[in-house]
Amino acid sequence: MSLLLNVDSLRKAYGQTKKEKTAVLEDVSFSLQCGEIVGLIGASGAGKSTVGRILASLEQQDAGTIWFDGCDLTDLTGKKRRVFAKDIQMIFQDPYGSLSSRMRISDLVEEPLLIQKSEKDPAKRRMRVEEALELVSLDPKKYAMRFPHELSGGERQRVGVARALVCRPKLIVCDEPTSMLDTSLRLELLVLLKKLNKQFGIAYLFITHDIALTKGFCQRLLVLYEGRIVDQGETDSVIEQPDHPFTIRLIEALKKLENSKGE
Ligand SMILES: Nc1ncnc2c1ncn2[C@@H]1O[C@H](COP(=O)(O)OP(=O)(O)OP(=O)(O)O)[C@@H](O)[C@H]1O
Repeated sequence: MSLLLNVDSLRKAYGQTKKEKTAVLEDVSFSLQCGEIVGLIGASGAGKSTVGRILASLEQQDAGTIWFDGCDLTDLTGKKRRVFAKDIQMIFQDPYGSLSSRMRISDLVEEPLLIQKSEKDPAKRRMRVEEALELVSLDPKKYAMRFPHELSGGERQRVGVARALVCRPKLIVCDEPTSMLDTSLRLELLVLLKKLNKQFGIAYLFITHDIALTKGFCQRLLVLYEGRIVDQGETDSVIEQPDHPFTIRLIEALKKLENSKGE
């Protein structure tokens, strides 16, 4: 495997004034190999989505460097940033809220290509849209002209995946994409993501609270706590032999949550 992403000393604070500013990410460093599936876990509010949004160019870090696929993204702006932004896509937790209700499915899947200006030919764009819909098992003939409210939750989440895929990314940040789906749909989405990982070698940074889910799905886990990655390693060893005191508490809490769900 070769290196795809290296994040070094990432910092981010929110707040308007210096006085109000609260640091969310203090010093986040980690790396990811081509085609690797890495889970990012941490308590609620730890900054997991913030890491994802920065990688997907939806937000800017305050400090730190991001090296991606042979290029230093840290200070890239404008067109150059867009070229790399298409290689890092994001799928979101909420299949209801993340799609505009007034757009048809074909337009929703085409939108990232228009934003990134990566395919100028309308006929080729249409082909890319159809290809992406087929990859997520949504028959374009049946679904392209529908609106999001005419789809089930699982189908809507697959539209989210198609929107990411249409850009042919090398990395997808998955921000709790299964948390609003029921168990069978959750499994269906994971099977789909795994298939795309195998077929195209797409790497995932998989943000989740669901420790059980990471076991069969993520090759490695990163644990975010107080603005830093405090633990990382192969999934089974992080879960079975956690190192950092916070990881021990987090794994215990998440296991308790899992057990209470099953009661
Ligand atoms: N745009 C923003 N302005 C101000 N504060 C923000 C903003 N976005 C996030 N935050 C704050 O930053 C912290 C980290 O948020 P983030 O969404 O990254 O956490 P998270 O680990 O993904 O949480 P969860 O697991 O609950 O989704 C939170 O305290 C949140 O309130």
